[in-house]
Amino acid sequence: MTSTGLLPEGLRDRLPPQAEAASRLLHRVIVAIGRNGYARVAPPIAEYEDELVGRLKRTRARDLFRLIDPVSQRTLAFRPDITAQLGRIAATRMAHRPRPLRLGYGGPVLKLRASQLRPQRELIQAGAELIGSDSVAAASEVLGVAIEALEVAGVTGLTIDLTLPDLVEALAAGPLPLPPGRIEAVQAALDAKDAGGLGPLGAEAYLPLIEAAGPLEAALARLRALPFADVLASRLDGVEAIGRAFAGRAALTLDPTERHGFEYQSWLGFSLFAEGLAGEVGRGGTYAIHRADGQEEPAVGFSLYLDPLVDAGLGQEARRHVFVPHGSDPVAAAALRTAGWTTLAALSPDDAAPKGCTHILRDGAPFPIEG
Ligand SMILES: N[C@@H](Cc1c[nH]c[nH+]1)C(=O)O
Repeated sequence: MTSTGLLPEGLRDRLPPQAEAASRLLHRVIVAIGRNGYARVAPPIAEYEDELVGRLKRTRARDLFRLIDPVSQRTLAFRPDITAQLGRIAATRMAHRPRPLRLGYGGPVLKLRASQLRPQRELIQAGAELIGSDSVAAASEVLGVAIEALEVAGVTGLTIDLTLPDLVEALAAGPLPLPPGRIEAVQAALDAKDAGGLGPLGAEAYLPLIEAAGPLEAALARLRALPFADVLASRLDGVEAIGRAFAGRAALTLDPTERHGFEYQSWLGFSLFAEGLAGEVGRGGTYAIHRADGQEEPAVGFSLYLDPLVDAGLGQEARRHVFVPHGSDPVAAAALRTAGWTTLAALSPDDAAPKGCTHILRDGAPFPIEG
């Protein structure tokens, strides 16, 4: 077969300068997360399928990129999300560490399918998980770390979209009963803002939830005025407290029925958007980790998606490239590298400075190249 250099759909090469920007951004974000006390763990790119499926609610094997491991003859899956791996680590190898357990991570993930908004299947994910609590204080801490990490990466103009992922389940189990088989269909109609779809499902009472979406304060006021508001009170109080904590740092909205992408989150979910960046730059929320003894452990965390930042040109630095003519003192060139310069050495006496060099090494020091 002649090789064409083609790559499979949804997979791409990062070339200079984006490849370097990507690793620089990942490094900055992970350092920011670590400085908040989240110790880094580095799980593998693939693991046994059942470990990835069993740990968090509603993860489905058919959504995973799977393969048979010729060595163990078992089904492996590439991780589509590092959060599930941290769930495994927290529930097994770090089960006996004191709580709250704060862990950070970053690396590539592989999705089975690309989305319309994001045609890539391999994405760089970095994030933090706080295991042992899903309180308002824990959620505020985690959201604060996410914002700080994005700011360190150069992101500005943040919007936080808050959502209540398990709201329909809570209402269906209380004041707005639904037949058991209908919950998912109602969730889907609400997620699609399909008001007309609610009637045939016998779920008209859910309509005000679609209408409540909007800027945080207005949405909260509308939700608090609903006849079943008492069931929502603790969730709304939590969201309000979070809103107060971040009012100056980001624009805040609340869409109580937004569910897409929040398959395993519980009372709180959030998506992060930023000016000039395509799609979401991060997402997170509260959830539960299934432990081997059948117990559930509360947790809250976030994942940032760094590709939109790289695509927008963040993480690139001004070039400081010094051409090192043939026969120059290697010690002088090494000293420049130590001082943060990039050196490009001539291979022969005839080599001229390659395009892109900003300086030339002369008498042991960098001189600017004209033009
Ligand atoms: N890993 C989730 C976000 C998340 C992290 N922790 C809890 N939720 C995602 O990428 O959608």
